[in-house]
Amino acid sequence: MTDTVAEMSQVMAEADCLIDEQQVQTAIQDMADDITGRLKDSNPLLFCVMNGGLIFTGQLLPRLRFPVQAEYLHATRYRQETTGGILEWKLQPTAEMKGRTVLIIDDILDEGTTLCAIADYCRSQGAKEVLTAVLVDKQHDRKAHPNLKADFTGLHVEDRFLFGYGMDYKGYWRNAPGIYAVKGL
Ligand SMILES: O=P(O)(O)OC[C@H]1O[C@H](OP(=O)(O)OP(=O)(O)O)[C@H](O)[C@@H]1O
Ligand code: HPA
Repeated sequence: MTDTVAEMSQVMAEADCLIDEQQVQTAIQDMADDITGRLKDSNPLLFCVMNGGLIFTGQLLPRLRFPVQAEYLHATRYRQETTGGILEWKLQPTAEMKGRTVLIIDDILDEGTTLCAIADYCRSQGAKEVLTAVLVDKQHDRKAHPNLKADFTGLHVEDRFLFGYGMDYKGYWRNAPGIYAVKGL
């Protein structure tokens, strides 16, 4: 356990800070303004994608200026790894979404497999419209579909393994107050 803490302290000491806290806060405020403008009259149902979406959702919601119904779901495919595998549903949403506008909120669109699967599920449950919001879009050409984009994106970040603002490295540093890249990854 102590070894792990030492390793994780070293990871932070050697990491590159790509986006600082102030820049992230500005991006979240801009997204909140966009989402409010687009969805304030739609009575959307919001889903936080656990675990990574927790911090972003927690900071976004108080900035939305309309009555919000918020729920959560949990789908995961990276676990303790730096490459994604098969998507595992840990908690499928139970809220009734038939005929609703749904907004899925997550920390990162990397390859996009996770968001596509969640959006497909919501459509299969009768959602009228499924929109997505991500704090970070990682820039590379490995997306699940060419030109895959979220409907609302905060920041475009280079193709490194990231942590902070909900994103973890081996389960740690979701709490890092900025967007960091692991040394060498
Ligand atoms: O676009 P993709 O390549 O599918 O990757 C993005 C997903 O990966 C991370 O979740 P992860 O599987 O690590 O689960 P966790 O949030 O519970 O750690 C992240 O929070 C996104 O949900
Ligand atoms: O770069 C990443 N960091 C943390 N979690 C992730 N899930 C997908 N990509 C990433």
